[in-house]
Parts: sequence; structure tokens; C-alpha cells
Amino acid sequence: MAVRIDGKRISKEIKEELKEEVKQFKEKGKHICLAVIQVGEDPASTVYVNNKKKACAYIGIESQSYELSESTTEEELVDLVKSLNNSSNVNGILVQLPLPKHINEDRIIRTISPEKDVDGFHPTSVGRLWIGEKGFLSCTPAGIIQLLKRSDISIEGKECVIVGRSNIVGKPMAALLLRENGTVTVAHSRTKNLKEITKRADILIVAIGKRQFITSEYVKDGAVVIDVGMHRDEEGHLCGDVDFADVEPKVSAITPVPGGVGPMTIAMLMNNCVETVRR
Ligand SMILES: Nc1nc(=O)c2c([nH]1)NC[C@@H]1CN(c3ccc(C(=O)N[C@@H](CCC(=O)O)C(=O)O)cc3)C=[N+]21
Repeated sequence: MAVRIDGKRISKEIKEELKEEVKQFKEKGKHICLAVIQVGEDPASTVYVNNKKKACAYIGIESQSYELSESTTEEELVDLVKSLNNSSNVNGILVQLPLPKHINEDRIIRTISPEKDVDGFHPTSVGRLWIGEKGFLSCTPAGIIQLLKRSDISIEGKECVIVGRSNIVGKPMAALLLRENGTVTVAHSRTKNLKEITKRADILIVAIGKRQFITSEYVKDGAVVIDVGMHRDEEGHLCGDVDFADVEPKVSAITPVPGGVGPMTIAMLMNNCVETVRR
């Protein structure tokens, strides 16, 4: 039987550690504030943004929230980000994605000061990650590293296969696994013989955005499987990119959805907020 990697428990553990650290910073007069910007009223985004604000409140981080209308222009958003860059009260800036189509996401991400880039999406943060310089790590991949480490799963020398090459998960995941001395393969939608490649994995990270795509045929006996997908099935239940019931009996450890990677993303966002004052 596979170990279920409990992201909820591990994220709680990290949040407790951060709460204690924030308390000590407060005693030294150092406060932390995260600015959260949401453009439009996508209900899923609202849920995530509320979860982030709740996590801030729990840990003792102040949050400022900017709820802008769908019709906000790119210039208005750029101006807001610039004013937050210059605000000494604000330590971190998070612009919830996706943005409405008339706004250029890349331009907004580039406008955020790299010193306040708690999502780790700015090209400066990405560059720092790849050259091994200190900087903000992209939250989902950083959360996955913590899940592995805190489950005593070593990465060094392991065959790590990532399925998916997005800027927010696949690519930074590759950099982090490499930094941990894994042997890394990135597969994607144009990959040939995907099954042959995923079957080599000791650690398989799945971020393809296709519901229950990875079945037992794609995994090696005893592998560790990390599921980054988030979908709803016909009954409205959350599920991932991995067919959990089919894969679980074959592997040594696996993350569930929900309760796996998702909660870790928020815990690592909180860690990045605390990182702004550690420096
Ligand atoms: N600038 C920006 N930064 C982000 O980090 C960002 C974003 N935009 N846009 C959307 C995605 C998605 N994301 C999630 C965070 C937590 C859960 C999470 O906590 N999931 C729970 C379930 C939550 C539920 O019940 O719906 C779980 O998997 O157990 C999921 C997804 C952050 N994102």
C-alpha cells in the first residue's frame, strides 16, 4: 500500500513554524504585509484569494486586498503595482492569475519589483533560480520539494520525470529538482512515447492539466507520484491529473487531490512573505 503524502498536514506544520517566526519578528518591531490584487470576479480566483488572506491572518501577516473590476485597464494595473513597489508598508505583491484577456500578464509580472515578487514569477526570480542565487521560489514547485523532504523521500540521484513545461510549474520544478541533484527529464504535449519515459521515473511529477490522464500503465512499481492537477469530476468532486485509485496500489507514495500539492502552494507563498523580512 502506498503512503499518502499528506499535504494538508505538512502545510500546517510549515504554517506553525512560520507563525512562530513571525511572532519573533513582531517582537523586534518587524511587520509583514502582503498586497493581494484580484482583477475581475472569477469565483475560483475569489476562493484562492480568500484562502491566501486567511493563511496570512493565521500566521500573523497583514494582508491588503485590491479587488479591481474586470474593466480595469493595463495602465491602471501597472500604476497600482508601481505604487505598491514604492510603498514601504508592503513587503510582498501577489497579482492573482489569470488576468482578463485585455491585460498583458507578462508586462504585469515584470512590473512587480523582484524584491517583492512572492510568487517567484518575475524573470529576475526565474534567472536567480536557474543559476542557484538566492531569490523567491515559485510556490508550487517549492511546495513539492518540501513535501518530498518532509516525507523523507530523497531526490539525489533519482530519475525525476516532470510531465508539463509551464512557466509556473514544469520549468521551475525542473530547476529545483536539478538543484537537489535529481536527474531530470521534462516531458510535454509533443513528447513521443510518453509512457516509456514516465515509466522510468522514480519520482513522477504530473502537471498536464488533463483529468485523470495518468493511469497505472504510466508508472513504475514503487515510484513516487506527485499530482499537480486540479479538476472537478462529473459529481463536482476535486480530482487531479492522476487516476488515483488506479495508480495508488502500484506506487510507494502518492499525493491526493485535494489535500496534496494545493495547500503547499499557499504555505510556500507564506514562506516567501516571511522571506522578505529574513533578508
Ligand atoms: N499569482 C498567482 N499565484 C498563485 O499561486 C496562483 C494563481 N495566481 N492563480 C491560481 C493558482 C492556483 N493556486 C492554488 C492554490 C491553492 C490551492 C489549494 O489549496 N487547493 C486545495 C483545495 C482547494 C479547494 O477546495 O478548492 C487542495 O488541493 O487541497 C489550489 C490552487 C494558486 N495559484
